[in-house]
Amino acid sequence: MTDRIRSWADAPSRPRFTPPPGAVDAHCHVFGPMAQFPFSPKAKYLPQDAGPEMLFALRRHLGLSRNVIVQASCHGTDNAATLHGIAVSNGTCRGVAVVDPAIDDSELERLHAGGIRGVRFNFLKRLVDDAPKDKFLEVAHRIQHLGWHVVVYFEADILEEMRPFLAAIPTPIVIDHMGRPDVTQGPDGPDMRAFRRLLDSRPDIWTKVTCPDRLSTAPGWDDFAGAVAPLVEDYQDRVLWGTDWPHPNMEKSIPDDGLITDMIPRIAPTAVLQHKLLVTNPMRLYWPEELS
Ligand SMILES: O=C(O)c1cc(C(=O)O)oc(=O)c1
Repeated sequence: MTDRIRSWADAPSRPRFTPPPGAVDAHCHVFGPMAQFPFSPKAKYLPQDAGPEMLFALRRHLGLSRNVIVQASCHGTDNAATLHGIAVSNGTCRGVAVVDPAIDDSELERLHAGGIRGVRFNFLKRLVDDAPKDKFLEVAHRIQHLGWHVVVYFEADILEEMRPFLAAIPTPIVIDHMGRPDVTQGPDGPDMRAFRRLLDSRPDIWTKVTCPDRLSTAPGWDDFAGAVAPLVEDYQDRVLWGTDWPHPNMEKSIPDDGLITDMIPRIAPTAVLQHKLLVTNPMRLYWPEELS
């Protein structure tokens, strides 16, 4: 690996959309700082530092209140950077960990005490060397008593082969970035139809309606808005939104976080939908004790 890459904007625009009070960015990451939290020897990219202070500055700029820090693949199964981000957040962050399947119960308890509420299983070959479904299932059983959920990242071309694995997971499931459908096919295209069948297969599969920058090919991300707005309407109690900052691997086409935030009213056009997407839904998964 050569130079450390930078995949986020220096000065994102200020969004026109004003998020409701208490809005949660439910998908973001921290990178390092490397001197304190080195990257994994197996990392597929080596980013510049993007630590919690930068995340909190962005959050203020965008008008958001809380974050869910998802362990990025460049940190492997060492969750120290994610736990640090949560620890310095004064209760405004929770997290999702990536764990070695051999992790012991006391370490899981330690992660829980540190604010972790889920584990992530990553199936993208460009990001991880292997994704052992049998071992992942064992982990899913072992985290069940903690009240955690499982976050799964895969691409649309393997959705069919993922179905038996997903059906066997005993906890709620959150699918990252809708399993990366081809949004150019529109809301009724084959990828969105297949994804809806997955959501219809269990009431406890949630999804993040995230990453217009990764999924869209159209100016203004119009194809993303057109394909995703009906999904938000139809599954409004199990959708989550996030910036995806610092946008791993997007260094060639760095997205503007202000524009990403301005997608919210296009995929969730009413105040009721916006409140569910940004407040109620993420609070149910990550801060359930605060909901009466
Ligand atoms: O598509 C990606 O490159 C990507 C990578 C990571 C990660 O490296 O963890 O996380 C994401 O949510 C998306």
